[in-house]
Amino acid sequence: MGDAGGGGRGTRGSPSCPGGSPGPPRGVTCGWPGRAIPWWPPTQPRGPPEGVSHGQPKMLIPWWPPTRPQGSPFQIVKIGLVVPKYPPCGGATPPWVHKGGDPCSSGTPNPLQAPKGTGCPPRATRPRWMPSFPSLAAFVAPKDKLFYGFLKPWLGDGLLLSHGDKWARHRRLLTPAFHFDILKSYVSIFNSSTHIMHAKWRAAAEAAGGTAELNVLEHLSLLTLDSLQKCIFSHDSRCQEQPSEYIEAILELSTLVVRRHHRLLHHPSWLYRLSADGRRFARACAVVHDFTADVVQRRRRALNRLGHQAWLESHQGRSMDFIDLLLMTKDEDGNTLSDEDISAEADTFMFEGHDTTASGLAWLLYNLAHHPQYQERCRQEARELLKGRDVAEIEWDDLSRLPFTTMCIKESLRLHPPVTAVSRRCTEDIAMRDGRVIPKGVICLMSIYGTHHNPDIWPEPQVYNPLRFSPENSQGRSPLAFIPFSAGPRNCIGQSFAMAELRVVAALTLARFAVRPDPARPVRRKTELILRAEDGLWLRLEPLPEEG
Ligand code: HEM
Repeated sequence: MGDAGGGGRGTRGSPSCPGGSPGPPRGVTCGWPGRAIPWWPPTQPRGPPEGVSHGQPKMLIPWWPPTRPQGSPFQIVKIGLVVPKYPPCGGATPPWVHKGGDPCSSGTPNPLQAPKGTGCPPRATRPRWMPSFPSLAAFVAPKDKLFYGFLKPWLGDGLLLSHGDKWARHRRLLTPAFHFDILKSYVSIFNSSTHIMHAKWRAAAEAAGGTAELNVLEHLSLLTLDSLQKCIFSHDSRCQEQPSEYIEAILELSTLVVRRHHRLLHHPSWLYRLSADGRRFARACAVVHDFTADVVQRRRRALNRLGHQAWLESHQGRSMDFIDLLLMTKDEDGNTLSDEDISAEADTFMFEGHDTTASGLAWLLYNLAHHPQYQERCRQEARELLKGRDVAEIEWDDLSRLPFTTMCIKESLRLHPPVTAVSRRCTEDIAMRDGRVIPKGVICLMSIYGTHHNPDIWPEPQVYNPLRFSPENSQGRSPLAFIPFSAGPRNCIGQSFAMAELRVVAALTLARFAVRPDPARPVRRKTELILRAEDGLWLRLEPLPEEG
């Protein structure tokens, strides 16, 4: 989730570097080596509502300290939060006290010519960084503990948080579980979870006299949790219709992790454990772990009792879920995953797969609500596909027959990437292709949001224009210009799963509902572990008559 995998999810974009103006600029792009502190500011700065131009957002790095530092830039080091032992740009002066704007571009030695370890490392959103993006060894470097560490008690050593040989081995073992042949069988789950959500929407619309006003992010979050629980555990908790202890625990854990980032006193584990939040976190972790361990152990016992062949036959038409696949997987030496490993991976999929996909879907509906012409084109595409079918279901082979809807999804992931940044701790000096060096020890925040809003790559970046992703307009564009699922070997393993779910839910929803903005509830972006909206993402949903 990415920062999330959550992890390094920064905050709102900023217009510019500090320059000479007083006070903390929003989203400073050049706080290196002060680096991103995700728990600051305690409340999100209130930016303009969505759709209102706010200058050119450059990067999502929250800024520390709150007021301009007069002395050493390493105030934070004194309280033990920042590690870099790294000379600031141009020598003695902290990068943020340079006059005249971006210290990385003016008033300082050209970082391209700076000797190793003394230059100002570039920010990821700068055009000249782009060619270096793929070679950035930081993509395979370990996740830094500040961004991702709070997830550890929940996700353990799953794919998102593990590193080194363990990560490489698990990534190899898990990759086949995301093969198209496996994903095919999940499409019917995406359909059925969407039907359940739509039934709720219809009931809400009827109760409201025709149009429902809903916080779609909440509904979509339950939908994605529902479908993931079915795909991973073959378990139907009916969480979209009734409370589920397990699902509530996951939602609570996500909230608590975000809150811990914001509360400095909750950072040390021993203090957190003593706090009310820490105790709630421990309880919710126990609920999640007990559920996962129970499924894994029951399956393991059945597998041991029956043997592989009989166990497979005992599925009786039920397709393999992720737990089955992970129980069966073996590396080249015949080693399998332990129960603990499988549980960590399953918990990671639940975490990494639900909020991200829900955010992607919610922002897609938001963007289409504001662009009725594109919404109508998607609707025609979906209705054409479903015409004449007894059951209005999207099938696997249909997914490639939704080209315009796919363009709309991609443009939405560009404009509103669910994971806004990822971060890595550089374990060695990293030489960039252009000669600059990111010194060992630096925590490197790579802004997905900033990359997607770079006007040199995306003209008029604030404009929602799905035609950017037409085959002809995509020609020649660097694959690194569009990175909602990150890039390199540690990219999102679940991206095909997510894209399939996004297409099914989008096509069915637009075929059945007209989606409109809710003028009474302006939407403002808010970055937590994923890109959300302050006070929810409210839209108006009107059921459409069934097509004959
Ligand atoms: C729109 C939906 C999604 C988005 C935007 C997204 C985005 C990302 C990003 C940016 C990363 C890199 C995180 C980092 O390096 O810190 C990532 C990693 C990951 N994602 Fe996703 N993701 C999505 C859906 C999913 C789903 C559905 C699953 C699983 C079912 C999943 C599982 C994972 C895992 C396990 C990793 C860690 C991979 C590794 O480090 O090897 N994601 N995702």
